[in-house]
Amino acid sequence: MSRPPTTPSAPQTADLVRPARRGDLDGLLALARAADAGMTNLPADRAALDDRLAASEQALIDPETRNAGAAVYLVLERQGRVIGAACVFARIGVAQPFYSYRVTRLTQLSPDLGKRVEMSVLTLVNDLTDQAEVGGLFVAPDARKGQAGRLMARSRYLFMARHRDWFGEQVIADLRGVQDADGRSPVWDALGAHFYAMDFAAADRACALSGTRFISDLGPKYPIYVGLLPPAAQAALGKPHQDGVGAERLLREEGFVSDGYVDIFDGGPTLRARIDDLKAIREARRAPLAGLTDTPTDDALVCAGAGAAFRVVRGGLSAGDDGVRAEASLINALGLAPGQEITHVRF
Ligand SMILES: CC(C)(COP(=O)(O)OP(=O)(O)OC[C@H]1O[C@@H](n2cnc3c(N)ncnc32)[C@H](O)[C@@H]1OP(=O)(O)O)[C@@H](O)C(=O)NCCC(=O)NCCSC(=O)CCC(=O)O
Repeated sequence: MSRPPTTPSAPQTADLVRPARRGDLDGLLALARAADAGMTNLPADRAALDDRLAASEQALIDPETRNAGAAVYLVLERQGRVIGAACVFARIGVAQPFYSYRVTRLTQLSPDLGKRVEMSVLTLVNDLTDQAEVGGLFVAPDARKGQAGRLMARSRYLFMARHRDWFGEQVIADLRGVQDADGRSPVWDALGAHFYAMDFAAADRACALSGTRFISDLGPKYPIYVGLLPPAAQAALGKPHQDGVGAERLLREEGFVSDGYVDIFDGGPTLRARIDDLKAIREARRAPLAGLTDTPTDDALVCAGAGAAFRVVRGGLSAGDDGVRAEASLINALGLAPGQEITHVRF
């Protein structure tokens, strides 16, 4: 989607997306505390978050760490404040099994009675093992609805494009499911509560802090007929939390689709895409920086560097025969030098 070019003389410092560092702990903790339960990848627990930041730094330099299921966290920095977060897992389900419910349709016919009955059935599976995952997309409430979410979300795909060999073929995103006004999940109350003997927040914490083993220990051993669940739980299956509607929109815009998997705790939709088919990755181009322009023609996301030095900034670009020309604020924010190779995509 094309958006109006930013003015070359925009006075404020550009928003910058970069990999998180241990020093971002306080900023990320403040974001995590602003989120309700269910943001599994942004635990509001100092020690757990610090462990994730340490693992993220390690994942940037060590293939074993990222292949063992550590996420790389990216943060969005605005004038020194962390206002957004998101993460990318190169592989899920390796160190800890990754469970989903697969939703299948079952049709039964009785020729004797002339009846045909269709039912949906939930089966606990770990079909999505080994795929990449994007998650933990969060923007501070006071910074929402100004494209920060789109900037964060798309920066992750540029990160994947820039480190393409870290990832396999497919990527998933698990959206938070529906909660009522009291923060209760109708799907959890109808299903998980019976199996795991704890409340939703405790199960969510257990996943974030102790891993997923308890799901196979205690989870359902037989398929579950959706028609037997209370109407509120049936209605919530496969629907996102109201705060995640924007996240779902961003995922679908990029090419993610739902194909029959839902989250085992809150029934939120799991969306999937082929990495090479994601819009940002399909349309991303690499080019050398040819120089400066005062009259950019494209509003673009531009990234440079790799690993801990990976950076993304939104700004104005013009394509030329000898490479791309960028506006001054973008060159300054990314610390670019002439001839340096950048990856860019229309915002
Ligand atoms: C989802 C985000 C990050 C979106 O942030 P922003 O509002 O800054 O996004 P944006 O770029 O300004 O907007 C992106 C598009 O979504 C639309 N949009 C934004 N919020 C909306 C809402 N509540 N209802 C309906 N539409 C909404 C905007 O109009 C815009 O579309 P147009 O430009 O076309 O008008 C935020 O709302 C948030 O932090 N929510 C709470 C946390 C959350 O639930 N995160 C998802 C968890 S699930 C997860 O993390 C996995 C998925 C993932 O990681 O991608």
